[in-house]
Amino acid sequence: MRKLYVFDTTLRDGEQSLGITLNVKEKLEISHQLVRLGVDIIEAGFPASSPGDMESVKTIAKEVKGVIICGLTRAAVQDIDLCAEALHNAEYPRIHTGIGVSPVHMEKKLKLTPDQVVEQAVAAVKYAKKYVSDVEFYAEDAFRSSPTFLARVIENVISAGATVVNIPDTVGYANPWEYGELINYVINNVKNIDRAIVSVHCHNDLGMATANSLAGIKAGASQLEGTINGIGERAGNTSLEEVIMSIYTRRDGYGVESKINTREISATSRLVSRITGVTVPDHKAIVGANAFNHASGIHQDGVLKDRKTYEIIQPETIGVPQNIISLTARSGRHALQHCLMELGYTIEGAQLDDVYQRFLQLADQKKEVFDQDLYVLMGDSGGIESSIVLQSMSIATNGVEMATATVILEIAGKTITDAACGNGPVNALFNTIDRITGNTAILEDYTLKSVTRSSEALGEATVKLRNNDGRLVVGKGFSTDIIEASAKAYINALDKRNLHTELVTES
Ligand SMILES: CC(=O)SCCNC(=O)CCNC(=O)[C@H](O)C(C)(C)COP(=O)(O)OP(=O)(O)OC[C@H]1O[C@@H](n2cnc3c(N)ncnc32)[C@H](O)[C@@H]1OP(=O)(O)O
Ligand SMILES: CC(C)C(=O)C(=O)O
Ligand SMILES: [Mg+2]
Repeated sequence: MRKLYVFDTTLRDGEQSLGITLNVKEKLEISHQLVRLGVDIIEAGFPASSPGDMESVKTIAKEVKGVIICGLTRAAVQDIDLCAEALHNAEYPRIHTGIGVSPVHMEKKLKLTPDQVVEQAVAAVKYAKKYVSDVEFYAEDAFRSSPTFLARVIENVISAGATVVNIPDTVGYANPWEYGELINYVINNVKNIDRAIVSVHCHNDLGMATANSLAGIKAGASQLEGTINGIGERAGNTSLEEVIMSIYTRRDGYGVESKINTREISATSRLVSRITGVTVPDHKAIVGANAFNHASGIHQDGVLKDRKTYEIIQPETIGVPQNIISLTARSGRHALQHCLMELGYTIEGAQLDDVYQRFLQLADQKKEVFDQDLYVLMGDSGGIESSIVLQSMSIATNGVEMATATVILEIAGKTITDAACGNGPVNALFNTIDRITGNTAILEDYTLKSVTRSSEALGEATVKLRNNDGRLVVGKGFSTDIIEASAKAYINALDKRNLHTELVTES
């Protein structure tokens, strides 16, 4: 197996996305996660671009160890000087320098002849080598260059000391077979290519960045460049997670292996999305919210019988706890029966048919049918007899930071009164209910929303409690008084939790 080096440029090319500018703290947080993910190289920024980016690269170089820290430059001494300064404290520093090699870049943008470009490329590599031994050269817009000229540039920069040669499809113009052929051409026509690592760097303008990167790797490239969630300028860069999981899933096809810890992929994707503010589409490959969510009956039935029917990746492999069966109007009896069983109901035959018909009527009106709806379907009273009844409650607040709640509950026919404080009315209320019921489940989420309009709007409170066994219980409560809705939701969750405990114990 050939070793595949993973070069993450989320903090440099990814950050070139419109609307993302990351500060030092944010870049550092992402860097630490990239180390957990197991990337080999972190391209931390472009130090010459701004004092802020200079500071970010400096800080990452100083604080993030065990991985190569790289900075980007133009083929220009002033950029290289600043980059070297930024990387001064890196354990393994790399300068990534380069220049445009396609006719349009040379003539129109740089206003240089091909000979001048070769000269400037070589000079930049030699200059960078004075500072660090590890110098990567990028031949910008390589795919739209002539292969013979590209080979000439690459041979010259390797002779000048480049340790890695990056062959970017800067504008995402290549087709996969063409990009593979170009990498193959470079490997077979650059005489000293054995002295450098060949790197693939693709963009997604035609939606082919993943396919092109894989074609380049298949053709012999040993370094993959890309970003988490595929973020980047215009249509973005190659999604690292897509290429990594393609190679993992189709190990037979590529002959390479990386040191990526795939179980960190989901956490890395979520962190990058949260910090950059770029939402991952639900249907995105590997890291989209629906990537392991089965929503139609035939698929759900198949997955319940054997996951392999519709899952080529086990969600756990990328750090997602489990797949999801979502009930919709496209679900069948098997999925409904499964979800009801998860809630503690065992039904089959005619009873299942009956519930299924009522389920379909409901599902046709709703996009998704949730556990709460299933409880109602099963008994119209929430499927559970409430063992805890809210008799009364009163809240006293000083209007600023302290509140006291007094609550009277009836539990199994016994009336219990207690009071507790909290940092607000809802917190005081939940603390009091905990004291009365002895609850130890953790409050994981609490939301409140209005479900009708007007001043008499009905408030809907939702409470999520995490049981000690790790299971999540959702409670809902409705009232025109939002504090009462909150109390009802909390009690509803406790009721369900108790019921669930009994069912689990019985089975
Ligand atoms: C494909 C890529 O992703 S390349 C990386 C893109 N990243 C960035 O652009 C980072 C952010 N950029 C910046 O902060 C600024 O553009 C800077 C600091 C790099 C340069 O700013 P300025 O000096 O004001 O120049 P400006 O950006 O307007 O123009 C770029 C200049 O660099 C030249 N240039 C572009 N690429 C290169 C290169 N690889 N090597 C040498 N010169 C280059 C251009 O020809 C132009 O030169 P000119 O002024 O002689 O016409
Ligand atoms: C600067 C280089 C590596 C680049 O990002 C590109 O050509 O796309
Ligand atoms: Mg790029």
